[in-house]
Amino acid sequence: MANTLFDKIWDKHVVQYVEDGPQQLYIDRLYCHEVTSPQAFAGMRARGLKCFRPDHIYCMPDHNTPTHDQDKPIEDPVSKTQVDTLAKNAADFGLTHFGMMNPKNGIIHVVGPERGLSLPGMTIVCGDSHTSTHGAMGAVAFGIGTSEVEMVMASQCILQQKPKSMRINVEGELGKGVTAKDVALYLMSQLTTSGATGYFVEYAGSVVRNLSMEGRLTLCNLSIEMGARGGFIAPDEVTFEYIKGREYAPKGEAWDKAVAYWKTLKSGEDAVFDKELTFNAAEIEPRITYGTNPGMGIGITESVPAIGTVPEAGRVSYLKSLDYMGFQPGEKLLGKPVDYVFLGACTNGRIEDFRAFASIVKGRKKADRVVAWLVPGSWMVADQIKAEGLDKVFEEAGFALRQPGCSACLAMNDDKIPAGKLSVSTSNRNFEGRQGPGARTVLASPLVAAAAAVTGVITDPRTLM
Ligand SMILES: CC(C)[C@H](C(=O)O)[C@@H](O)C(=O)O
Ligand code: SF4
Repeated sequence: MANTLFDKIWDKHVVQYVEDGPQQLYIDRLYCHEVTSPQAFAGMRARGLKCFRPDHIYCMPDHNTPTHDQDKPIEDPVSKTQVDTLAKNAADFGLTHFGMMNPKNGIIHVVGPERGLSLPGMTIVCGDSHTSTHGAMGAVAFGIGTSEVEMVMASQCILQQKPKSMRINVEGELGKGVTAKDVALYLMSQLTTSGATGYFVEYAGSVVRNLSMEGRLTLCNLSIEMGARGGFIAPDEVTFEYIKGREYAPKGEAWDKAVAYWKTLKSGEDAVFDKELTFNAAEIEPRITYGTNPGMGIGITESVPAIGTVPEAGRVSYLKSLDYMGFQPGEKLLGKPVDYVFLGACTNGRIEDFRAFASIVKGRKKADRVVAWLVPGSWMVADQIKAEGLDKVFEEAGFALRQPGCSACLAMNDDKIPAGKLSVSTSNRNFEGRQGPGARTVLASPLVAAAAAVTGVITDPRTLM
C-alpha cells in the first residue's frame, strides 16, 4: 500500500504501468513559458494535433520580458520574437495566456500558486526546472523537457520513471535573521548539488511546518539545485488558509470537498523512504554562497573553506570557481564590496521577500556604490507591495521597483550584471555567467541582500535588526 505522500499522489495519477518501463502519468496542470514551448507547439502543428485538455494548460511569458516599459514594444528582437510567438501559439491552440501587462502576468512559478492554479494533490509540469516550486502547495510538481511538453499538450500525460523517495526533516527553531532561503542554501551545502539526484524530496519537521507559504515556496524552489526531481510539503492549515479565496481555487461546496480530500494528503506514520535525513535548525545562520554552484555556501560569518578541507579530486574546480569569483580560500566574505543587489526571481520574488527587504532598508539609505534591482515576481506581488506602502519605504531609502519578470535571475532580458561586478542575488543559481557574462553572483536571502544594499558590502543582517 502506498504510504508516503509522494506514492499516494503519484499512484493516483498513473494511467498505465509499463512493465520494466516508465509509467504513464496523468498531468493536472501544464504551464508554458516562452523559452521551452516553441518547439513543442511546432511539433504539435507538424503532426496536425490539438491540445487534448486546453483548459488545463496556462501560458505566460516571464524570462524574456523586460522589467521596464512593458507597455511599449520589446526592443530586443530575440525577446520580442519569443514573447510574440508564445502569444500566437496560445491563441492558435486555444490556451489561456497571461501576456505582458496582463494583471495576471508574472513568473510562472509565482503566478501558479498565488492564483490558486497550483493545488494540493495535483501533478504539475512545466518545461522549467524550478517547477519544483509548486511542490510547496502539496503537489507533485517537476520540470520536463520540450519534447515532454509536447507529449503533455497532445495527451495530458507523460511517460516517467518513478523517482525514489527522500524525506528531509528540519527540526527546531530558526534563529534571528534565518529564513527559508538559508535553510535551502544550508541543505544544499550539506547534500551538494547532486545529493538528491534521482529522488523526490518531502520536506518535513517543525521548521518546515512553521514556514509560511512563501517560505515553503522558496524551499521547494531550490530542490532542483540539490539534484532532486522535485520537492514538496504535505498540505496543512497553512496551505488551506493561503489557497482559500484565490481566483482559481475551488469555491463553496467544491472547496469543502477539496479540503476534506487535501487533509488526507500526508505520509503515513510508518511511511518508509528510500532515504531519510534530519537536520537541526540551530546549525543554520544567514547564508551566502562563495562559489559557482549553489552548493558552495557558508554561514555569513564563516570563511571560504581552506584548500586543505576540499577533497583532492575537487580542488582544481574549486580553485577555478574561486578564481572566477575573485575570492581566496580561507578568507571571510563579510565586508566585501558589493556592486549589484537583485531582489526577485521565483525563489524570492514574493510579498514576504519584499517585506523582509523593507524591514532592513526602512529608515536607511541605499549605498551609493550599489545598483539595486527590486523586481516583484508578478503584478499581484507588485500591487500588494503598493497596498502595504512598501513602495514608499523603498522610495525613501533610494530604491525603485521594476516590473515583473525573471529579470537578473538569468541573462535572457535587459537586466544583465556587467562583467566583473559582484552581485548579491536572491535568485537560485550562481553559475558562471548566469547573471551576465563575467558577472559574479553571491546567492543569499532577501535580508542579506537588503543588508548589502544599504551598507555596500556583504553584511550580516542580524547586525541591522
Ligand atoms: C529557461 C529554463 C529552461 C530554465 C530552467 O529550466 O530552469 C530557467 O528557468 C532557469 O532558471 O535556468
Ligand atoms: S526566475 Fe529564474 S529560476 Fe525562476 S523561472 Fe525565471 S529564470 Fe528560472
